[in-house]
Amino acid sequence: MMYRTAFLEQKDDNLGPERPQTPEQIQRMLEQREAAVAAREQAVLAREDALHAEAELAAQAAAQLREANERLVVATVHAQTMTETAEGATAQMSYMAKHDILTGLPNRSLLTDRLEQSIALALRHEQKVALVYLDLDNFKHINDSLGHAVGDELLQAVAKRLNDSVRQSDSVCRLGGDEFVLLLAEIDTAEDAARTAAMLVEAASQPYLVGDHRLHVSASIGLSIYPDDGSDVETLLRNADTAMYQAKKNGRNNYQVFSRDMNVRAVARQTIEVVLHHALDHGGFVLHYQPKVNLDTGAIIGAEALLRLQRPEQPLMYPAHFVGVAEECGLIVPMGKWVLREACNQAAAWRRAGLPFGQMAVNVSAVELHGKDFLSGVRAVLEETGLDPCALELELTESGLMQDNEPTMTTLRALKDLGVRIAIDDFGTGYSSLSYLRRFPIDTLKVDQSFVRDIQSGNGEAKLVSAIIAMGRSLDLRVIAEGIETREQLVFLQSQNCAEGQGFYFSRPVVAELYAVAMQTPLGVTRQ
Ligand SMILES: Nc1nc2c(ncn2[C@@H]2O[C@H](COP(=O)(O)O[C@H]3[C@@H](O)[C@H](n4cnc5c(=O)[nH]c(N)nc54)O[C@@H]3COP(=O)(O)O)[C@@H](O)[C@H]2O)c(=O)[nH]1
Repeated sequence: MMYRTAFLEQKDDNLGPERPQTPEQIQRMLEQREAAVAAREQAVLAREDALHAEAELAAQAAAQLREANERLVVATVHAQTMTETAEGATAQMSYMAKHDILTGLPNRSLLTDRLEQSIALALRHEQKVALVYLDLDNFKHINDSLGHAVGDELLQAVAKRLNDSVRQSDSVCRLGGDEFVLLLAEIDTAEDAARTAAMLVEAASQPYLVGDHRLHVSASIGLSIYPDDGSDVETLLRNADTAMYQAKKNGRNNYQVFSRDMNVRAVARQTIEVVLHHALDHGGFVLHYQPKVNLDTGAIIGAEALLRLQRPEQPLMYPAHFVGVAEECGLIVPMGKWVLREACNQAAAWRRAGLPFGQMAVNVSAVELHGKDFLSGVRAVLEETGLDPCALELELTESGLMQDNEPTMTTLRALKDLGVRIAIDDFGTGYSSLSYLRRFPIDTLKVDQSFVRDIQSGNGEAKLVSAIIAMGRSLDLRVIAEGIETREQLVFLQSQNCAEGQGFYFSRPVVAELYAVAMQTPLGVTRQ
């Protein structure tokens, strides 16, 4: 509008050199002027519109720019956060790949890296490196009896104890479960490492306070040294593990330094394990039965089932060669189930056939007794075979009874309630605490054959055997003497009123067919 007013106020000087003369000319001029004014207005309006549009576009563009800027800022922050998160996650993943989450210790992967570096350094400086393989003894019992939470806390406490016991330059690693490996770098002699191992055995066995529990565990340790026992990670670890295994065999709570002959034994053990697996899967186990005899009448009152391994074209293999390995690798559990089923089946079959079969005794090792399915397994076999539970006696060792007090007591009571009898095998050779005779529901004591063998030696075994028989009688327990080989031993036992006996004097363990024949023939036990 402002433009328009200004134009109308212009002077006539601008109208040009020719002034209008006639009314028509004036009229035309006025019309021309009008048209010019209209055109100018049009142009002004168009310009205003253009300016308006331009302003609007600019505003829009500014808004878009602002928005884009904001988005860019947000995206940048996002990207930064994502980068940080990704970096954090990567760091966490690489930490987890190299560490044990429970204890925070380096795991096998990081141990391998560090051991490789230590070997390289030791090679350059002509030094030694020691690998300490540590396994806790009886950790499983703590886990099973007190629960995994307590077990986890104990492992954390052990990890801390080990870390506090060695130099900063050494590495304490956890391989998993209750297995730890310590890398002792830059040691001068194998003796230095052995001293550290002895110190670790001592440190590990000090009590641990976990919650309200004061826990006692010990450790078995194997030691291998670079370069003496291997020049690569795998060999050193394997040999330290072999030495640790030897420490377990030597009674636990000790350390062993690897030696070459340990490898020979480890290979032999491996071979037996394979043979046992094969026998379980494809058959090969057989039971022999040794008669138990009434020492007054000579009547056979039952049998002890004894396991043997029969392989084609090979001599019989006796339990002394494989029961230990089976216990260590856990195969004793399925083997024991096989023995129990086979023995109960046989006893039930003899009874059904009308033979005068008394009781079937089956050996049960501690590993089986403490297995969680033991009781239900016995129940299932008795049901399946139809054997009267009173016709079954389980022979347990003293050490097996002592290992696991409360749960063992529960299992034994339940067995008793079923009607199954309980015998203590090898009595007198295990723990000397006799209080369990009162606490556990025991029916029979089996006097260990080592005492019977030496009855005539004059070294006091005769007195010991007499004392066991008298004690058994006063506690209302059956006493059976095992390993009777001579008439003199028999006469002595009879003179002490030992009710039952078993041994080569009467019969060696025999196959079922021979036992069935023997069962019907009383043995000569006439008193002198
Ligand atoms: N967990 C399991 N352990 C078992 C099983 N079967 C056997 N065993 C245990 O293996 C150990 C050795 O047994 P074995 O070689 O069968 O020897 C038994 C008898 O042959 C032997 N014996 C018997 N009488 C005499 C004798 O007069 N003299 C003599 N030198 N040896 C004799 O004793 C062994 C039986 O001993 P025990 O069990 O203590 O009554 C042995 O510890 C078995 O327990 C199995 O299935 N599971």
